[in-house]
Amino acid sequence: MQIWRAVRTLPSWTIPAIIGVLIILVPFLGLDYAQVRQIELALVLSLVTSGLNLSLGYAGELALGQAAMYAAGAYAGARLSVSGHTDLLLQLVVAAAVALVVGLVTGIPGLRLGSWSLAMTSFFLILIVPDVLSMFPDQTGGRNGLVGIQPPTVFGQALGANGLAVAIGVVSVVWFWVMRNIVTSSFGTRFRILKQSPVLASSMGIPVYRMKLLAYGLGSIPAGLGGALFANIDLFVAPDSFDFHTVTTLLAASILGGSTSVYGAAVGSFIMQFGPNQSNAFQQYSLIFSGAFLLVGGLLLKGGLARLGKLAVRRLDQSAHITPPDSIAPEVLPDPEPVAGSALVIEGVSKAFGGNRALSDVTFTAKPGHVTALIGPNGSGKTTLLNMVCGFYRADGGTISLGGKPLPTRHPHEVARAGVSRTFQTPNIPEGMTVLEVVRSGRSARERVGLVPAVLRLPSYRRARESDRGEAWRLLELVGLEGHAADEAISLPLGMRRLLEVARCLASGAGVLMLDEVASGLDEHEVPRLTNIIRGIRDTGGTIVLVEHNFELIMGLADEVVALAHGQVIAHGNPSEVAANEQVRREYLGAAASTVGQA
Ligand SMILES: Nc1ncnc2c1ncn2[C@@H]1O[C@H](COP(=O)(O)OP(=O)(O)OP(=O)(O)O)[C@@H](O)[C@H]1O
Repeated sequence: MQIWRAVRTLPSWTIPAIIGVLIILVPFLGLDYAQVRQIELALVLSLVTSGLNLSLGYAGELALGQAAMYAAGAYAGARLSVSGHTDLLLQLVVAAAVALVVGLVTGIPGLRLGSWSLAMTSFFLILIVPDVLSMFPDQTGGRNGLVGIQPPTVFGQALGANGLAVAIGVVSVVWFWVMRNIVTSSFGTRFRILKQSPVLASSMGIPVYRMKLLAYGLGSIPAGLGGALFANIDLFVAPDSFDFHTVTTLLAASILGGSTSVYGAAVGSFIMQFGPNQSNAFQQYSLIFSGAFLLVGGLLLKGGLARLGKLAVRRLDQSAHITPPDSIAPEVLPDPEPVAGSALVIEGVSKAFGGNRALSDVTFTAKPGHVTALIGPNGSGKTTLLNMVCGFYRADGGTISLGGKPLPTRHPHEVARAGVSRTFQTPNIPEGMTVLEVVRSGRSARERVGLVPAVLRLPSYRRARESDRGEAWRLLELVGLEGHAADEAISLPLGMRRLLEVARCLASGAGVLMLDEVASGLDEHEVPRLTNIIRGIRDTGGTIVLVEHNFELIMGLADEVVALAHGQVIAHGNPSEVAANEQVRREYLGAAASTVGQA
């Protein structure tokens, strides 16, 4: 255990850095030519697989186009070399750009159409690669492959066999460093939220289409780099290096190593390259073998080998009593920022689903510094109204405005960015995130740091990360979850997950909070805490819309109550007025009316 404790005191990059140095020094480790070539091919496979992990594993896009981008990179590099441009740096830049273009050209329509479209377009892209290549035999060598690739150079100097191996090692190490920095930044968090639920992502201010395209586009870059390097290993490229066998190998490597993992891509790729790819029988029955690997990785080994590794680290940490970094509070917590609410004006809003009129001519205003409760029996239209404010449904008639301006209704993420945040009737918490990460992810709507500062870990990125961490801790303390900061969020009990959603909403800094049945499932200690939090937000000027069935809570907390039935406003006023309303008592309070009336 002492050795483990010593290992854990090292910075987290130490072990990857040591492995990275060994990879760069491969040609000097006394291995023979065949072994070095296998390692080079495994590194190329790792690069392409890591792109798949980014788009499939992290962002959850079922897209297999990596093999086509790999082909695009390989032929771009090979063509440059054949025409006398042997500089490897130039080839890498051009190959990455060409792969990116192929990724964007297929990704834009595929992602725009949504659903299975990207899976289908990328699948057909792979099927047509050999045909496209054979359509231009003069440039690609057709089905026989392209010969005449010259040995690579860098700045006019021949690289030689060792130089190429070092170059492949350097490119792989640099890319894996970039990839690690992407997925551990808020971009990685946003990809994972997107994978969990596009509805959650957009309600947090994350532009779904743009983020999906970013993941797909970024994933094409290592595929292009891998392609250019591959062309320089054997100085030959042919269409059968990019066929369905390659796709299944990539998928198997991704799932076996762990598709939601940075280094899992390399582990899976090395296993595939040094195991099945060595065997002639595998080459012959590749689909069957890769299918078996997919089953092992997907069914028996959920999360792949990377998950086993993470579990082992967690066990060792527990045995050695090592405190998880997420459970250490910052020394200084920021002061609470006032919540700047705006008036949310709903005017004559109607919505029908087919013949079912969910909302008819609904009008009310949720004022800043007020709690406006929305009550009504099941099916009266409360959640539909929330979804319309948040931009998920278009109104058939009427207007919704915030602070005097119409709410942007084209994309739900724009509503979130305009300052509206919500919780869900069933808490929507992504898998695989700690409680602290979930609260921090609430800052997505006010993201200030771009991809380049995040990848390069520039001071602006570090400052934003520290401030997000401080704010997330403050909010965890506010909702009483600071003792669970490092726990897996999804495994918290229902009441705590509801409070966690409230903290995530508050992290967004939104002026309007829409809380959907937030008190249901809370215990007798959590309800008063929630009540105090809501009062606190109201008192600093926040606009709160509370959809609730707990009438006692409404009586104690709401400034105004809007009662809906059959999609229409049947009463509107202060809590006692609405509770005394005859129609409300009949339609909603029912048997409980007499009790409420006496209270
Ligand atoms: N996407 C949809 N497609 C078709 N009908 C829908 C859709 N969403 C809601 N409805 C219908 O609209 C009406 C209002 O539903 P809504 O979920 O808004 O009610 P609610 O007041 O939130 O109910 P609850 O308290 O049970 O959540 C219901 O008749 C429901 O069946």
